[in-house]
Amino acid sequence: MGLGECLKSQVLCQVLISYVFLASGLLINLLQLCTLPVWWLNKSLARRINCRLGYCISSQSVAILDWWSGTECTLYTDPKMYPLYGNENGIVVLNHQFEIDFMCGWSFCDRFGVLGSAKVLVKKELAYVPVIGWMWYFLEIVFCKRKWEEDRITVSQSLQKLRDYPENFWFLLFCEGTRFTAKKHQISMEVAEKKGLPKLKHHLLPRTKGFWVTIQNLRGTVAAVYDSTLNFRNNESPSLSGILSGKKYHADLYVRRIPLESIPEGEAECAAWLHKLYQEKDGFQEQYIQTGRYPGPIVSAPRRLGPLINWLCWSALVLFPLGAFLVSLLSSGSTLTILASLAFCYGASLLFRWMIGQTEISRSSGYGNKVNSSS
Ligand SMILES: CC/C=C\C/C=C\C/C=C\C/C=C\C/C=C\C/C=C\CCC(=O)SCCNC(=O)CCNC(=O)[C@H](O)C(C)(C)COP(=O)(O)OP(=O)(O)OC[C@H]1O[C@@H](n2cnc3c(N)ncnc32)[C@H](O)[C@@H]1OP(=O)(O)O
Ligand SMILES: CCCCCCCC/C=C\CCCCCCCC(=O)OC[C@@H](O)COP(=O)(O)O
Repeated sequence: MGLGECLKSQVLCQVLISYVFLASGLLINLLQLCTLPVWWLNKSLARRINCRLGYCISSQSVAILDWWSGTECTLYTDPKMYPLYGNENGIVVLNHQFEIDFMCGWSFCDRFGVLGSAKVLVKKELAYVPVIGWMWYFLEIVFCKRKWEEDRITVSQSLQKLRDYPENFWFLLFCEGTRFTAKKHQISMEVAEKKGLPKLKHHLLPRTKGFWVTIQNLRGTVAAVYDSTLNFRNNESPSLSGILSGKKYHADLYVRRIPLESIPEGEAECAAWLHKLYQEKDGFQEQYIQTGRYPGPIVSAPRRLGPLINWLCWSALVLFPLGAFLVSLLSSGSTLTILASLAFCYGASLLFRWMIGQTEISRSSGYGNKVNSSS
């Protein structure tokens, strides 16, 4: 192990990274709250400001992935489509089996200049996660309860609001609705069998309603679906803890651009179209596992300096007062203040551990562990 790797794996480094993320994130959440009056005066301006503030948070996780851990993200796609990425609105359909898939997604958003405005259909539980969940309120992220009776209205309403969004955005959909586990796979294949659908080897059966409602509400606003398949080399299962301790992974993403006009409008036809898409995705996964490659050519989409600069600036901003506080704490010699500060740090580290836990598949929800009642 080299000196750099040894340093990155030290607990102190991870404590400092967590501190920077939490302290700067909460400060940015506060700034987002301060933009509330702007929403009434100039909605478009408020949205643009929030894109920049959101970027300040999400690009920290990109900096950790791209620059701290040095994880490489390779893009396979048609070079003719490349100039369109980031210059139009897109719906991204991504497989959901890795703990850091959202970080790789954000990294690609950054490479195409849409990180601040990136959107996702996300489970409501994540809205309560400090920093990222709170940031999402101001970025008009679409929350769902994964209960169609309630979601059909609220998701449509949230999607309608995006129709006049002032910046290009990508809207991410994990149509599988939950992360892949062997048990969830087995249950969803029982559902596939009952529906007379072909079995998938590497995906859960996609939930079609969210996709249909998204297409229906964003038609005319979004130009294309970006069918995306993510994998990691050497059969690795990357984790956020691995990234924080500086472990380098290699992600491969295959993207196909499908014009929105080619997707059927009716609910049943749209659902059948999505099932067929997932059968194709399953084929790409199989090819990747067998050959280590996707069908498309590799195009260059290098990591950018923006996230690193942003991260260093926020680190300087919040580490300096921490240093000053520690010096005054030690020189005060007050046992009570020192104990109170230690208790506060312990609480903050528990909070960060809990946040990391949200990304761990072993703590995944029970959603998809049984056949949904509407089937
Ligand atoms: C160039 C580069 C390109 C790309 C770069 C890549 C990415 C970058 C893009 C953007 C990044 C942006 C942000 C990323 C940041 C963070 C994101 C992190 C994580 C958040 C992810 C989540 O929270 S995922 C969970 C939430 N999302 C979803 O659930 C979406 C999918 N779900 C749906 O669409 C659902 O339909 C629903 C949620 C709208 C409603 O849920 P409900 O449970 O009520 O579902 P259904 O009504 O659909 O269920 C009933 C139907 O399902 C069948 N059924 C029953 N049991 C099962 C089962 N076990 N498995 C499968 N199917 C089942 C049942 O038969 C019913 O079928 P019908 O035919 O009647 O529909
Ligand atoms: C600079 C430090 C960088 C640290 C950056 C990240 C810290 C982590 C903080 C908060 C995590 C919240 C956002 C992550 C969301 C990812 C979780 C996820 O992928 O959700 C799973 C959801 O699809 C389905 O859930 P289930 O599988 O049904 O359960």
